[in-house]
Amino acid sequence: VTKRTPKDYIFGKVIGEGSYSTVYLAKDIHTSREHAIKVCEKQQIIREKKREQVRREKDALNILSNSGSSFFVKLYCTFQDAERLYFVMSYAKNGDLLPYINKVGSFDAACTRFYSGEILRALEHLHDLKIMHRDLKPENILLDQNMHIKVADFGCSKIIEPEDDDTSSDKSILNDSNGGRQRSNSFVGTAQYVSPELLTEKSISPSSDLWALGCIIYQMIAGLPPFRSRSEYMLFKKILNLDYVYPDGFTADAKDLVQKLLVIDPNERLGSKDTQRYTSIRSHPFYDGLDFDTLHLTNPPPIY
Ligand SMILES: NC(=O)Nc1ccc2c(c1)=C(Cc1cc(-c3cccc(C(=O)NCCN4CCCCC4)c3)c[nH]1)C(=O)N=2
Repeated sequence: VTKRTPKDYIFGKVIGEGSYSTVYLAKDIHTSREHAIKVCEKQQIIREKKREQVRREKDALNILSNSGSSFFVKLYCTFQDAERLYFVMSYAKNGDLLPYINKVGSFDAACTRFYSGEILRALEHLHDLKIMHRDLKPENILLDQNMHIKVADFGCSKIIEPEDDDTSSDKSILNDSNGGRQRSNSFVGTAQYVSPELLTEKSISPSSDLWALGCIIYQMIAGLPPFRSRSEYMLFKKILNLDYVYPDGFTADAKDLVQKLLVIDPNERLGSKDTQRYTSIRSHPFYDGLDFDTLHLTNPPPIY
């Protein structure tokens, strides 16, 4: 297969921007298919010391693109020219989840169950492949033309190296010298959804994505994330003190589920001891009656 070049695409509007990348809507001139092409400026990557993150993103996307799950953006091909790197990915026609939450203010129970259920399925698949996202938030949950989710942006992801993990697909955190968590020397993620362990010990575990799931479920119901402050210092203090409240509109089941995910100790978070599937989250009363295994085959409930 001949390597693609930018000349194989008609570039359209900007559909996403990052510190070292811009995402364009583009059309493949040979297939007329629409794609999202993430363009990274090489100089910017070097200036922002993001080479490691770009490599991790490509590795994670390559693993996911061949893993058969529909819950992630697919990486079709990559190429480069003198100044830039190009990642050709799936185009999710309906953009990300955040404008939908903002537009309706609060999801009803059916929407919250459906969309948080699809995110949980995506996390089961991701963690079984030993990949942590580490920057899960509504802006990274995209919606395809049928309104099913596609998780995007693996720039902060981390692949747990096989030699680190002596148990197959065990979701409990890794056993090593410092009490069972791998140390990461870089703070990653977005402040409002970052887990306490990433703030303090800089340790990482799949359970950090479960904390972010708890924040997203809260936000689907409340319309805003649980921890908010104009100052990052105050925001981190609120996270570490579990300083959040439930506004009206939270059923007892929803409150109980969020409370069991927003737990300081990653070992004690609902699901952190599960293997293969997050059965202890699937079986929470909040999800009573939801068939997780056919979510991707059913019509999503309308968001209104
Ligand atoms: N950091 C990254 O890797 N980012 C990526 C990667 C892949 C990718 C990606 C980002 C995508 C982002 C994206 C953005 C958009 C988009 C941008 C601007 C407007 C719209 C839009 O209006 N969509 C219609 C849906 N609206 C949304 C708001 C409520 C009313 C209805 C979509 C569509 N897809 C995408 O489709 N594929």
